[in-house]
Amino acid sequence: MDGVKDGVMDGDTARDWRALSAAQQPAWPDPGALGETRAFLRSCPPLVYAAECDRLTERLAAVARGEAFLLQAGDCAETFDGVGVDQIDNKLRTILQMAAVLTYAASVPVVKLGRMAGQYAKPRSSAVETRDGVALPSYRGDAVNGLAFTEASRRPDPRRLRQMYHASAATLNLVRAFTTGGYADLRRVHAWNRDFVALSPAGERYERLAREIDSALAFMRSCGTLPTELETVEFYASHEALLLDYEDALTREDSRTGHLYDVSAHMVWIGERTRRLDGAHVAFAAGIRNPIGVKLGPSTTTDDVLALIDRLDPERRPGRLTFITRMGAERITDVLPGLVEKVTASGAQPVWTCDPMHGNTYESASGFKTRQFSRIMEEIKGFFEVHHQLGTHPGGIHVELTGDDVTECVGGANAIGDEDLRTRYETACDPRLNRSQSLELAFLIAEMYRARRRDARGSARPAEERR
Ligand SMILES: O=C[C@H](O)[C@H](O)COP(=O)(O)O
Ligand SMILES: C=C(OP(=O)(O)O)C(=O)O
Repeated sequence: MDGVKDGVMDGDTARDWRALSAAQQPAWPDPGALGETRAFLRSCPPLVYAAECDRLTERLAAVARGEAFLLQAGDCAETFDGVGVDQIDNKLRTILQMAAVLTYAASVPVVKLGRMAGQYAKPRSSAVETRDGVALPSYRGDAVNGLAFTEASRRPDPRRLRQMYHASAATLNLVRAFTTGGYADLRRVHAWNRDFVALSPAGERYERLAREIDSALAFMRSCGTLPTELETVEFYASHEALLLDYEDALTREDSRTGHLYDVSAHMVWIGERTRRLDGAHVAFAAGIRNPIGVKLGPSTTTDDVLALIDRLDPERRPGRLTFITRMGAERITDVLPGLVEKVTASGAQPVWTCDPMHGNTYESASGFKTRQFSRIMEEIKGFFEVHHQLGTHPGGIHVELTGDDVTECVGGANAIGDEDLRTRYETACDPRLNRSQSLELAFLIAEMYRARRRDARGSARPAEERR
């Protein structure tokens, strides 16, 4: 592989993290099978290349400077059964459609980063799930155990890590084919958006924006300057680096530089439940060169954030660190300003992005874990407001979505209600936006940009003109 030596991990950084406590790891029942799986993974070809990870770091540096926007999106928990052309195609299309709207609205390039091709492991609030008096290990993602509520299915099986590798490889292969083979041409993506606007109950509201994008594309075409880049899309893969046995076995030394890269994904992130400074996940991430995300929940302190920066990005490398805040609609405007102010004052310039999903989960009256579309939008608005007030860049959004027509989150233009949840509740873990809710979210963010521009123009006009 270009510049990367295979199978050299289990060196220094591996020793570093193994000495520390690793939260949320499965109780693998068979150490022999785990050892064999790790040996197999160490012999596998990388899923991504070090140079691609570096390119993503550069793109994220542009986001941190306010010159680009990050759209990170995909499943809560990918499943091995979900590795089908239609499901991957639908998800990818949805992300590309959102990106097209956001690019036009934000007037900057959108960095497209899937929660895809590796999002097979989940941290859980409880190690055990109880149903009708029967207690079994919680489902921790297809990489660990099965969703079916039986003893056999819920037993962690390290051989599943091989399947995780193969499912990730198959997904990435398809994504690469779709995004470079002409299928993702911007004109085609915009035509899909046109269909959405025509069919959505809120379509009229989005019609004007869709027409403006039509005109922009027509203008570029008539100038004869429609660049060939519109036919291909740069798309990156990310997942939570939760299962350290897997991530470590897929870490390789880049022979160009001697740096270690986790070649399971371009970017990996550390979750809210595993970001302890003295924990194994932070130590592992500190040892690799990929861009790193860290989830920040509402209990995050300024000291936590400053210490994470020192530990994960001591060189202050532009694009290295992305803070994914997930405060909840109620807390965002209280908690975020202090963190952003102190980080900015320290001279660090991470990417700030908003996960409006994880702080807004609740159980519906009908007994389903759900999220309300309006609360999701509220958190995004709060995030933008905080950054605008502080003069910092609201760098992006991080959302759980599917391209399928599920009913998992309530609200949106199709007014999914509590009683609708049972119709197509298909997630293996947390509730996702469906295709139409995802596109609506992108159009609503576009409206926020438009309103802000209008306000800025208004306040720039001389006072007598505004009167
Ligand atoms: O996606 C995030 C977590 O894995 C998920 O929210 C945990 O869900 P739980 O609280 O039902 O365990
Ligand atoms: C577990 C997740 O989120 P968090 O760590 O923010 O709870 C996730 O994004 O899948």
